Amino acid sequence: MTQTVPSFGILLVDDEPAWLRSVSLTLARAGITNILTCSDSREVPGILATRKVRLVLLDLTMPHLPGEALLAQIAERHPEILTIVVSGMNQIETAVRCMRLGAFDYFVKTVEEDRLVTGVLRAIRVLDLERENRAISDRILSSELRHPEAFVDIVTNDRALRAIFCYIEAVAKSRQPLLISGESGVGKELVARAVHTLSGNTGPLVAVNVAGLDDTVFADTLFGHVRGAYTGADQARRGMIEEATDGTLFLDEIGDLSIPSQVKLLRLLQEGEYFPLGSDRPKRLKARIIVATHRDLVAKEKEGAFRRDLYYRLRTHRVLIPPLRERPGDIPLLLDHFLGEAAQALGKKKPTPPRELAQLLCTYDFPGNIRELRAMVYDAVSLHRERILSMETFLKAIGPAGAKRPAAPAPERNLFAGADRLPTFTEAAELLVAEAMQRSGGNQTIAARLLGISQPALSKRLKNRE
Ligand SMILES: Nc1ncnc2c1ncn2[C@@H]1O[C@H](COP(=O)(O)OP(=O)(O)OP(=O)(O)O)[C@@H](O)[C@H]1O
Repeated sequence: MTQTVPSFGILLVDDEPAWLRSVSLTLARAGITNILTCSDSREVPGILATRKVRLVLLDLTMPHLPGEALLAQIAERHPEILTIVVSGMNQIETAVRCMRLGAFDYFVKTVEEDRLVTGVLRAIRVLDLERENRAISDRILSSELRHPEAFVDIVTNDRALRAIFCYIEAVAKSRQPLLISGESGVGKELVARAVHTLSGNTGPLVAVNVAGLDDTVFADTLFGHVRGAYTGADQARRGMIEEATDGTLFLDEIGDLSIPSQVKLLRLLQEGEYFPLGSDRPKRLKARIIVATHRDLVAKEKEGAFRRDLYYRLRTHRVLIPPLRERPGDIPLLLDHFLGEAAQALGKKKPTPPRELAQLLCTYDFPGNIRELRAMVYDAVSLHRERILSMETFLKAIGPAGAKRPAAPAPERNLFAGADRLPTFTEAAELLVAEAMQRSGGNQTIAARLLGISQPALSKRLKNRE
């Protein structure tokens, strides 16, 4: 994959062959290669009818079929095509007329090449986003995964996460960045790997943790340097962007990036090129960029610690991975998965978990998410001797009842709506205790956790009932 080669054709129309040649070369230097040229404007309708063109760069002053007439015709017959007018006339009235006729942008031929390239890149981005938007709508309407094999490493049965997989399938081939948010240990890197697999990119996935990198180290790591760029730079070094050529560059902990490095990253995304340290020859970005963070970027942006323009650029495509406590249905699946994995890694037979273990784990809020659950299971399996796994390690790891439990969400419906008489406090407490004991299969430790009280307090209540 190349960052700027569009999947559609770009048609240049001008009666001057020299201009066609020069603009083709300028765009090719910027990595845009899917270009068609036409020096006779009368041929344009035929080309548009037969070739997959989505962007036209159009001169205004041409014999036979003048630019403005052609512009109006394209806007009417091919609303899916964007037209950029590139004219020799520096007249505001002409520009306004062209915009009214439906031009996407207007450039005067004497402008610097860079500005024209930026305008073309902007149009490509708009067209890409339109196409991706359509793909996302289609995928959301049909909730079947087309490539479930890309997600085999992500154990889940959660509906929210499976909807995220559908979205990921829709945006995996995009050239735009993808932002993956979610608490620490929820599986953001696994998701990035799935996107990379689905992208079909032939290059590698290169992961860089950018937390704590100072600005110079950040630039050196990403952009590389030429020999002699600074004292001690005895050898040239390829940056990670180059290592990820035709693949994916995964920047983890993006929320911890310093402001100067944020500026560099934004420029890279906007211009699609960068300079290795000590070099004045730009290199093209030829990797898809995926970023991840466990931070709240909106909050960071509000407090001035994250640039708004970069945030908006990064969030073009974004997913929020829900924490484990919001998908308790995954706990038994993950428990089983990690028991097998740990047993194999430690050369033991897979232990049988006690029936109540998954229930116990569902009472815990897992601040470290799946990584924490995995570590707990490995710990338990390494200490394990009997056939049935002991709950001791888990009980120790999750601490006393109620210690880490977040406030329970308010019930969505009024539980007492149909009751003529409200239960008294004592009656309600008894009902709750009975329900918790039933759900925990009679295990007081688990029932106490479900109720948010200590096990001795529950035991006392049970005794009082007898
Ligand atoms: N759904 C899952 N199924 C199986 N393993 C998972 C799942 N989610 C996470 N893991 C495992 O949990 C650990 C943490 O996952 P990962 O490194 O992807 O999290 P992260 O969100 O990127 O964390 P951080 O924010 O700390 O970088 C890894 O060992 C990963 O393989």
